[in-house]
Amino acid sequence: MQSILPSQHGCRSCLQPSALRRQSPALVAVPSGNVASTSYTALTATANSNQAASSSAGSDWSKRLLAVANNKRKKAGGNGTAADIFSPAKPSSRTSSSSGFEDDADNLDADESLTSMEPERKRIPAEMRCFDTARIYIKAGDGGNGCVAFHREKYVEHGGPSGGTGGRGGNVWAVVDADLNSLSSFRGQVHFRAEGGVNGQGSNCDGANAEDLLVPVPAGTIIRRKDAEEDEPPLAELLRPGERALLATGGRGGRGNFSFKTARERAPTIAEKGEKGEELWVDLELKVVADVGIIGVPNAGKSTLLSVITAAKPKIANYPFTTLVPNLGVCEMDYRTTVFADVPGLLEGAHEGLGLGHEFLRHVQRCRLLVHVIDGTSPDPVGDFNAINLELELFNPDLVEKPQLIAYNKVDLPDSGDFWEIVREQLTEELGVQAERVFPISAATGQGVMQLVRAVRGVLDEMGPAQVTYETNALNQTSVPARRNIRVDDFTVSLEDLSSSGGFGGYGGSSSDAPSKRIFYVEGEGIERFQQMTNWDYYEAVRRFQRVLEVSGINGALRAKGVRQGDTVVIGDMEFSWSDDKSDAAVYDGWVRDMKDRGVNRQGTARWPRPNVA
Ligand SMILES: Nc1nc2c(ncn2[C@@H]2O[C@H](COP(=O)(O)OP(=O)(O)OP(=O)(O)O)[C@@H](O)[C@H]2O)c(=O)[nH]1
Ligand SMILES: [Mg+2]
Repeated sequence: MQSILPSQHGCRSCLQPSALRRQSPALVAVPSGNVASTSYTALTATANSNQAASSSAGSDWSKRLLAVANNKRKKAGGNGTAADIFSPAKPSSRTSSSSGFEDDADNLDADESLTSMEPERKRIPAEMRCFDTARIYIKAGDGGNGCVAFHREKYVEHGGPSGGTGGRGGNVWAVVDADLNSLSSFRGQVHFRAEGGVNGQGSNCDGANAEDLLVPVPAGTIIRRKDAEEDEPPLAELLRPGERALLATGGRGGRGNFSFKTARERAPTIAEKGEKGEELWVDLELKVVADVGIIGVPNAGKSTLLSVITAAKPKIANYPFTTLVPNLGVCEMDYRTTVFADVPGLLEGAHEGLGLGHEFLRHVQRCRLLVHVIDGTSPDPVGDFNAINLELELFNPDLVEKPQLIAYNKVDLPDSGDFWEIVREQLTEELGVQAERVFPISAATGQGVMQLVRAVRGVLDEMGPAQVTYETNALNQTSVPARRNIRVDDFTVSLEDLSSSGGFGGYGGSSSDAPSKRIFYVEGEGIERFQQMTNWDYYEAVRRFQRVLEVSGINGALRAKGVRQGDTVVIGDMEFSWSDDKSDAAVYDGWVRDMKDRGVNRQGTARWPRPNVA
């Protein structure tokens, strides 16, 4: 039997070609952003044809709003770049990070996916980007190592093996925290690592399992693997308070030498290392869960309305785009609870990136009802109304299908109140809006607000109890899966021949002193895990590894590929060199050399379990 030995040139982290190979598909993975931009183009075409039909006054109003907003922001000490926020986003080949903080966090491998993120997100203020998307790193705990120990007791000459098994590493869960309503907490913490299991100890003491790590997220969060394929289901979609889903499973503990005791081998000097816990980067996306969405043009009084019907304290100011981040508020009336979401203002042309764009509309996608606030002081309230509905349709036709209540706001001002009758007539007679769905209100004075909220409740009641509907086919794993039986004989072998390109002698010079330029990669989940859990400090573990290579057919496959003395074989994160010498002595010599290279002293005592071979 031939054998492969740990390479003299160093094992472990010195060279990790197989790790690089595994990552290479990730570099070419196309993030879902591309899909979004495809449909975006299609929608733009529709928009242009429809827009001709919509009111032209709307665009004048939009321009006026932009001018006001820019002036206000400049006066407030803006550095002049604030104006950029309100101009349409220009597609750019290189976008900045999607959530404002992940550049630092993931500068190693995030760049590829960032370049293809939707260009329109680039101009969205950082506050808003951090609110509804985040990218975090999660790492489940590693299993504790198994222990090699032998029972020691007075008058018990040859105590049996008593090394305990390591504890299980902690799992990572995402859990809905009802108090959260944004992902902004992930701005401060990007890395989440669960504890590792405790190592096994002598006297048959197994290591303790580690605590699971809970990552709190707001209701409405969808979690995907960073490099997920297009059709891959998300890891989780969490909607209800307290709902949880498993994101990463902790590694199992390595077995101690007590577990390796058999009738034939009664004093095994072998133990496993703990299994590594899963680690991955995940993308979080938040779609706020609320019963009612408050929409309308900027400065219409949406936040003011939210502040009077709920205890929420959104920022209110007399200029457009005061609200950059959706606000949630809970309205308690007649012992009923209704959650309202106030989103930023929409402009005609939002689908082209004007204003804050219309991406934030996804936060009203889950709402069952919309309250459309019209600014009564606008030069063309009905034009605004039409333009906003068109934007809704362009974003998602389902949004226009949602029942709408219309709040004609600011009737306390003559500019608005005087035109109420005219606007009501236009809405009901020309646009066919039901009269009982239009309300003259003044959010500032509270006039008509009660009637509006009662009507909201009435429509919600008519619609029946709220159904929490999942939008995706997320895995939402609620229990830790039983250990999968991964087969070690399920592997692939590939060869990378560098000898021809480097001008090295190659096959002809089969001298074992010359460094090999042929690298064989053995890839397979089972064998890689086995390699990772093998504790190379023990000779018996090395023997066991050799046996597994033989019986799993890996040695055979390597021979079939033409492996030769001195060739490099990479398994998992270790590099070995192939030796045609199959004797135990050769394996042992190789192990001793490896131990010396690593500066590890040989384990065990001279007397028990057996005298060490010199
Ligand atoms: N007189 C009067 N002013 C109002 C009324 N409602 C809102 N306002 C004022 O209108 C201005 C804009 O109000 P906001 O609530 O910030 O408007 P918004 O729709 O949330 O605006 P954005 O967040 O920028 O889209 C503020 O100065 C409010 O005080 C109202 O009923 N009457
Ligand atoms: Mg607002």
